Amino acid sequence: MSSTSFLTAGTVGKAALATIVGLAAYYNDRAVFDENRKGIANEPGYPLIGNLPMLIQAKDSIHDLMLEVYHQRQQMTITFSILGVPRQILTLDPQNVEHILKSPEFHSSLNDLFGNGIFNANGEEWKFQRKTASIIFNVKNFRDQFTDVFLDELRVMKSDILDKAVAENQVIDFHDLMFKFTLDSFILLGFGVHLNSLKTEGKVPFAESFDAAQRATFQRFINPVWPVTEKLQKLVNPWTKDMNYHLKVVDEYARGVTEKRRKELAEGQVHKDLLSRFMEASNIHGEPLSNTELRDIVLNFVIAGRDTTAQALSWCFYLLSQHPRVQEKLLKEINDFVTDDLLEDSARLYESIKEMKYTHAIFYEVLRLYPSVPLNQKYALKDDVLPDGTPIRKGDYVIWCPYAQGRVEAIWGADAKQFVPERWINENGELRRESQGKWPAFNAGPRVCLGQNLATLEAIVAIIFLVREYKFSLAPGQNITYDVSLTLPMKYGMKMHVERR
Ligand code: HEM
Repeated sequence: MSSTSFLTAGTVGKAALATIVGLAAYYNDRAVFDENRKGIANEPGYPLIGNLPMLIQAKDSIHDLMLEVYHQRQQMTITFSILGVPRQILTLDPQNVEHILKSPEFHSSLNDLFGNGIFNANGEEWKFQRKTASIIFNVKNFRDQFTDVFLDELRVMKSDILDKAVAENQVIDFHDLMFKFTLDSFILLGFGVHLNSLKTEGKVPFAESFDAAQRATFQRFINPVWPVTEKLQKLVNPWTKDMNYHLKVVDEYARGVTEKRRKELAEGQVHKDLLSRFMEASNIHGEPLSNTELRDIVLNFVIAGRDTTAQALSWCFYLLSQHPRVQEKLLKEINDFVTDDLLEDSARLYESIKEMKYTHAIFYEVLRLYPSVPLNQKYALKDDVLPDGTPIRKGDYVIWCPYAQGRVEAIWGADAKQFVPERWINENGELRRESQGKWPAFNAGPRVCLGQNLATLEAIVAIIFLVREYKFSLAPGQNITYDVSLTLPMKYGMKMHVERR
């Protein structure tokens, strides 16, 4: 290289350095080219990269980070500036959350995740799916069909797993058990077939692939270079079952069930599950739904219901094991309302459940502290102002965090971090209704969870059945904590001892 090119390279290098130093001095607390927003608390970060290190550092406890930021700043609405990411605005203010959930000007950002099912659908397609599915979530089905499905699966859990664990003094993985229970129940409600994962040691192939595909989907969601990472994994270990393999297993299962059902319906058989309901309906173009459309629709319901309900039940039994006072009070309510013969008569059981206020209160309190969807976001389709006066610009991402919100004293009182189901019961002994902005566990507005009543019924039937028969206690030496995901799984599962009452 000649001395002139050395000089040129040196000059360019110095100029670049000077530019970076200049930019770092100007953008000294935020991502480069971001402006500090007026009318909102800006969370200070590092020069040029903003709050990126804070997020990376807290990647395993992101929901607690949201709470910590609130405690440090004492502000319900805060904005983050992160290099390479659109503007993020976190709000824990119930009025803001309600506004975001109910306003059509904010759109879901989860769109790539769930094929062509209800989560992904918008406009007329969404209305069609929501309306068709709503038909099966009626009182008659709840009373006459769903309660029976849950009880049947609980009986399998009792005979095949729990009684054996008691007899052999084995420790069970309660979290895993709840996932099997809700998977079997929702496959039965959705597709009308028995998956029998509760009866199978280890995982049935459908469940293994369904779980692996969900995990890979989440990894793709958080890892922008997933095509490279997945190819590398395949190179390092060519025998790894990849996403394509797992999708094929799930697809073949759903396709097999669908084709069998088409034949049965053609022969005049009557089925009441979600699959048959959608098979009998025409799509928005007036045509019957294809097998792929049916697969996406029904699997979306399984995805929506399985993990969320299994996690809520797991956190519920964790909290009960830590709060004997609550467990005693619960057992008393169960014994007051539920007799052996009631468990054989699901219509009467369903009526009694409606009266069991304390059991409902426990379920709501569990979801306040451990909401199955702990963190969520939407982006603004146009400029807006939140109820607390925060200005929002088109393209901003607004984040709300039910996990953090449930633990804020200014919202729930001095005992916000404690497990106190009594807060859900008013002075007349009735269940207290909180606004959806204050308790957004099931979302709000037009896209409120369609399965709220079903999830509540399944959880309460399971709580009644299990607490009546067994005493569960936490095996010592475990770290019970969450894994960061779209929902709130337990990171290392939950091992429990089980005894008969
Ligand atoms: C404890 C259990 C559950 C919780 C905490 C829960 C929570 C939620 C939340 C927060 C959303 C909004 C997600 C978003 O748009 O970002 C949602 C949507 C939805 N949930 Fe649930 N869910 C539960 C159980 C169920 C069950 C059992 C079903 C049905 C089998 C179900 C069906 C749905 C459907 C279909 C949607 C999409 C609604 C739409 O976009 O119109 N969920 N749920």
